[in-house]
Amino acid sequence: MTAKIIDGKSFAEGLRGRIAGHVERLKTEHGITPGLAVVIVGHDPASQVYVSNKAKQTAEVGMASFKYELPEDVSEAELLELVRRLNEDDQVHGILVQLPVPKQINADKVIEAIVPSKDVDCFTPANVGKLTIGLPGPVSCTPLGSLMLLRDQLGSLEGLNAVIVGRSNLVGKPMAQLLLRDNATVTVAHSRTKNLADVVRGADIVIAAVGRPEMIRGDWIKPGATVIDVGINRVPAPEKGEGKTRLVGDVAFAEAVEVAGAITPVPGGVGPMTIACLLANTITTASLINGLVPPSDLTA
Ligand SMILES: NC(=O)C1=CN([C@@H]2O[C@H](COP(=O)(O)OP(=O)(O)OC[C@H]3O[C@@H](n4cnc5c(N)ncnc54)[C@H](OP(=O)(O)O)[C@@H]3O)[C@@H](O)[C@H]2O)C=CC1
Ligand SMILES: Nc1nc(=O)c2c([nH]1)NC[C@@H]1CN(c3ccc(C(=O)N[C@@H](CCC(=O)O)C(=O)O)cc3)C=[N+]21
Ligand SMILES: [Mg+2]
Repeated sequence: MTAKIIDGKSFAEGLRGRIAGHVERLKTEHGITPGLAVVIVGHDPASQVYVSNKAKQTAEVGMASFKYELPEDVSEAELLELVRRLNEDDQVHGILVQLPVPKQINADKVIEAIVPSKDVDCFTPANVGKLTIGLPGPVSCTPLGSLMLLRDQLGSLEGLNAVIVGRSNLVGKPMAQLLLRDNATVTVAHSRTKNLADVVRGADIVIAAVGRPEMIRGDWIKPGATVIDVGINRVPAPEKGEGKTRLVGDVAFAEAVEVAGAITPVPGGVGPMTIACLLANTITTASLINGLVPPSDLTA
């Protein structure tokens, strides 16, 4: 049996269609045009492509898109000043500062400077707290996108064993909170976990968020399990020509696809969902800022 391949790209397209409907309603019924500001520091080519995609998709769903490109050597004070201006700007409902930032800038300080009501990444302590206790607010984009794919694939997650490999603030920890809320039994593994392969073998749901190309092998996967591969790793692809690269996940896809029940590919799995959920969060924050109840189909 080969696994069903979960088409995150097409699911994200459908989600963006629903988002466009909510944008239209906010405009016509409430006179609000949701706006997303994306800030990028430096000229890392991968980040540039990724930020351009976000700007394009933001405009496509009818939202206002603001893009700020700061030079690699910008001072921390200048970046903090821009964040403060965006905090005050009524046309902006979401602020995203693309990470990582150059060495002279303290990322924690930048995150702290973002007003929680516009924190569409769900990075600020206030929003992490809300997520944890289940209050309305933005939800970490990659975990939210992963959860939407899981619910679509499995229906209820109740009682299922979920193993998350990775405990970052960005992915692993918020993913654990969301899965708990859906009544899964959650294990969070990391670099000090003993017998990782055996831990993963007990999982009905595997979330791979390690940042190590193809580390999770096919024989770690329980037959029929659902595998969500968050990893995005660029590796050399000499077969495509000298100096060429390709993207792979944290799961050895060719092996796992023979064992799993369903699996997300890289690219075309979680990545497109992350961007769509950023737009979903901008609808959520635009609604809350204006005293409206956020649409329930765009959150956890
Ligand atoms: N698809 C998408 O939209 C997104 C993809 N990503 C990708 O997801 C991956 C993870 O990102 P992120 O969470 O930020 O990564 P981090 O580097 O912040 O965290 C990696 C986690 O993996 C754990 N880890 C590292 N090595 C091992 C190992 N050998 N065995 C077990 N656990 C290990 C670390 O453990 P410890 O805590 O002990 O150090 C850590 O908790 C990356 O490939 C990233 O590019 C990220 C964001 C969005
Ligand atoms: N403040 C902040 N918030 C983030 O959410 C954030 C960030 N900084 N910094 C970088 C990481 C990484 N990340 C990705 C999102 C989508 C794709 C994506 O769309 N990937 C495509 C492939 C893209 C390609 O071909 O390069 C896919 O998987 O199909 C990738 C990576 C968000 N991040
Ligand atoms: Mg990280």
